Amino acid sequence: MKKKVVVYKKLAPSLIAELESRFDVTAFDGVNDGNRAAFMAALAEAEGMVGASVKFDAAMLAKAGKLRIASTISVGFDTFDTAFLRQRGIVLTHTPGVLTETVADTVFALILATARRVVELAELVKAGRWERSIGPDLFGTDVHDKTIGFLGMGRIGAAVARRARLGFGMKVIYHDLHAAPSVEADFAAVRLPIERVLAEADFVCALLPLLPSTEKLVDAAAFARMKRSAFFINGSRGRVVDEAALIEALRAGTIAGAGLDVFEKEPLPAASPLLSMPNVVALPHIGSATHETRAAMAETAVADLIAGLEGRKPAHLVDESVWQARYADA
Ligand SMILES: O=C(O)C(=O)[C@@H](O)[C@H](O)[C@H](O)CO
Repeated sequence: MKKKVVVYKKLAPSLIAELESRFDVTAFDGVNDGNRAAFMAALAEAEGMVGASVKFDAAMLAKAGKLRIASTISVGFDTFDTAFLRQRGIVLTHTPGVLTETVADTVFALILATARRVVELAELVKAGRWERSIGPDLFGTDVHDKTIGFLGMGRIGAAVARRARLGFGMKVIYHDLHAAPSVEADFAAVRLPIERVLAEADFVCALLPLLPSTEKLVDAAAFARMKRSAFFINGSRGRVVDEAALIEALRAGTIAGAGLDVFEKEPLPAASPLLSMPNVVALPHIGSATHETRAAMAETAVADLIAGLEGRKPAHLVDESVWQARYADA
């Protein structure tokens, strides 16, 4: 009897075929009110699932009584109740690495677009309002040779630091619970307490996983430490920021602007004050959204799902101990 697998994100036909050649597959292009009941019915019988952008809390996971492995097509896994998964011995895999350079490109696009007012001025030209050569009221701010500060220095932080240092001659400072010796050696990065990163950076980049310890880490006190000429960039998760405090800091001119790819609530409500601020560049969570990278992410997740269901250790485990506890001697 073939193992049952649920797919909850649109996958390339070749990946579906690869799964169907091994498993009894039920595929959904996403989960919405229209198909939630069918999805939950399939999930109740599934030993494996693969997809993205669906929140799996304990209540939902409790209904997946046969589930052995979940593969998320994302590097972040804050949509899962990982404590519940560990308790039930359900293996979770994610897709680190394959998206690092693409997300780093997105973060740098936000830095350049925000500092040089690219969206605002492109809209001015598009609206036919370019009547004279641009004056100081529409000038931007240099990016090269400035100081970029990181809250979180993981794979994506390192890739942004490389672009900043080697491409733009920027001074790199960072705050992280762990030192990043290679970033320090290769890009002259300096590890500092968070207060100094906030106070000394011209661009503060949040590249943190969403954890209980990082929820609303960037709050009013953090914005108050930043230079009034500094920009806040978020390429990680909206909830690492107190968004109301960010809006107030922008309104009050406590900081100069913000480049955001992620928000407390996604999609960002059209009524958000952030959308009426000219010094805010807001993107629809496109960090990894290129054809090449999303394809690579899906391939990585499917490969890990297949490996796990066939008893081979997946390459991108979120929590190695769950695999060890359940399958190490299999
Ligand atoms: O990988 C992540 O953690 C992301 O945020 C994006 O690359 C995903 O596409 C997104 O999570 C899918 O919902």
